[in-house]
Amino acid sequence: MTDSERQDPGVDEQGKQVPEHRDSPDAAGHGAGERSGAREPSLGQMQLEERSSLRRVEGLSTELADVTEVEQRQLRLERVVLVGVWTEGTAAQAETSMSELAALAETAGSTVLEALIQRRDRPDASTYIGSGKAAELRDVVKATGADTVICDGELSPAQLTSLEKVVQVKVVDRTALILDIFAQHATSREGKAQVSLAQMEYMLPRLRGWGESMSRQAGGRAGSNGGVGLRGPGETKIETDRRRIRSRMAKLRREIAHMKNARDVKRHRRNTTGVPSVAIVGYTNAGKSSILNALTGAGVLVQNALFATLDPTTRRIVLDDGREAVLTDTVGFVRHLPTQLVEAFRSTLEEVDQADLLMHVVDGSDEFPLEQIQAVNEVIADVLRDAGADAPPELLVVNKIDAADPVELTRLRGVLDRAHFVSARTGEGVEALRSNLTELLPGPGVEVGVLVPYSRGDLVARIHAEGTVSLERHCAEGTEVRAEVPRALAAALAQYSVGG
Ligand SMILES: Nc1nc2c(ncn2[C@@H]2O[C@H](COP(=O)(O)OP(=O)(O)OP(=O)(O)O)[C@@H](O)[C@H]2O)c(=O)[nH]1
Ligand SMILES: [Mg+2]
Repeated sequence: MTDSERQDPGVDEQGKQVPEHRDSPDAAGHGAGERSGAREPSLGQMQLEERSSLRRVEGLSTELADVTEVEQRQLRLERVVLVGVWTEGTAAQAETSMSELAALAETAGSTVLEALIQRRDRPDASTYIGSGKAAELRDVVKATGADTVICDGELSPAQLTSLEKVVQVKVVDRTALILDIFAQHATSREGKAQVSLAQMEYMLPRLRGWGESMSRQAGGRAGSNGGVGLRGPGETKIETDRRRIRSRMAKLRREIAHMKNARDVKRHRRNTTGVPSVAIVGYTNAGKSSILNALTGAGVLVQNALFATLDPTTRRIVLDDGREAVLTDTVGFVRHLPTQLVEAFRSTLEEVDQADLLMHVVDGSDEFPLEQIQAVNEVIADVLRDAGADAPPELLVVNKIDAADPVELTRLRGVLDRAHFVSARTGEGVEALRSNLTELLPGPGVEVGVLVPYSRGDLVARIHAEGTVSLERHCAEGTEVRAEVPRALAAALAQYSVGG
């Protein structure tokens, strides 16, 4: 890429976006009770087609409208060579990380030609891989005709530039790749806004020509930086661009905050109706959407690709005892999820701390299911810590038992003795899972009117914590309370009932 982009900014922001944009399907509509209807050409199928048609438009997704005028790293991932630095863990783990990178690259629509791993104590400070390996990489790139190198990690802006100088093609890192996938797949307005924000955050320090143009502009006095006096007329193009990006980011943040408010209101409404909620979480491609479909008959997009689901989808389920609950499918997790995205998708993950139950889905046929569980738990712990919330109870579900190695499965059953073992594909274990859900979810509230003696302040505290209080009065004998409480608490309160 050259200086050619340095034209006037102000290109129509949305002009380069995907032609159609449709909000993600909303809750309800697809009711429970039609459990078998999942196979029809459905919403999922449509999403799938839309997505593949989208993918044919090469490189469209990351052309951030706002920064196209700057020299930036536009991703046109077509024919790629992967390269990783293996610093710790076993060879098998290093390979898993690389095949995950390959899957990510393919999900982004590129063809993987070759993959190289280098064993080092730590990545090279200047070119990520060592200089010898970089030369080898250049030869591989030449021989295969690759147009992009993807590194399995997050590289500093300087590392990207130095390595690019050696290999002579575009170099991107895992973070940029994941951002690209998210940009291709997000469909809701909020999702799109969050991805744009994350991309800009990533892009900002990586705008090229920054150092050079600084020194050019300041006539060698770059270090002194001029301060107030030099701003304005003497300002370089790149500075203007950065400022534009920053203000665009601020605007996006405000918009996102707005959308979040709207969503909070919606969720609050749902919470107060007392319909219990389940958040399905888990590693990407574990089969979360498939389990949602198996349980509810919803036609949510299922795809053997990473990050098929990027917008939380909520579906109703009728439990065995006739009650309703809502299940929310969430964005999958992946090792080394870019920090910009954890930040950006916090709102998506907020479903997690609001849920009455977490259904944590694990791919039982994966080579390292326990590592997957751990990676997911770390992200969840992060989110909960930030929200200052307690973790909802968790139900672990090991999926794909039809495809798992029997020996490995036996071992897993031993380690994860409380987990449910199911196959969304064959349906095995799904009914048992459904009845377990019925047991685990809090029942409907019961109206109680009680007079609790002062010696049982603990009960009053529980009423406040678990129920909805409509009246509270202190009298001589104790606290009189009218409230709606869970069934179990109602039982404990029965002896203090004052009727009516
Ligand atoms: N063999 C087998 N494959 C399954 C099973 N459940 C899901 N799959 C496959 O696993 C792949 C991923 O399934 P999804 O339901 O899209 O997984 P997900 O967790 O929602 O994935 P993301 O939304 O991409 O994070 C698809 O190819 C499914 O067909 C199962 O029980 N057995
Ligand atoms: Mg999914």
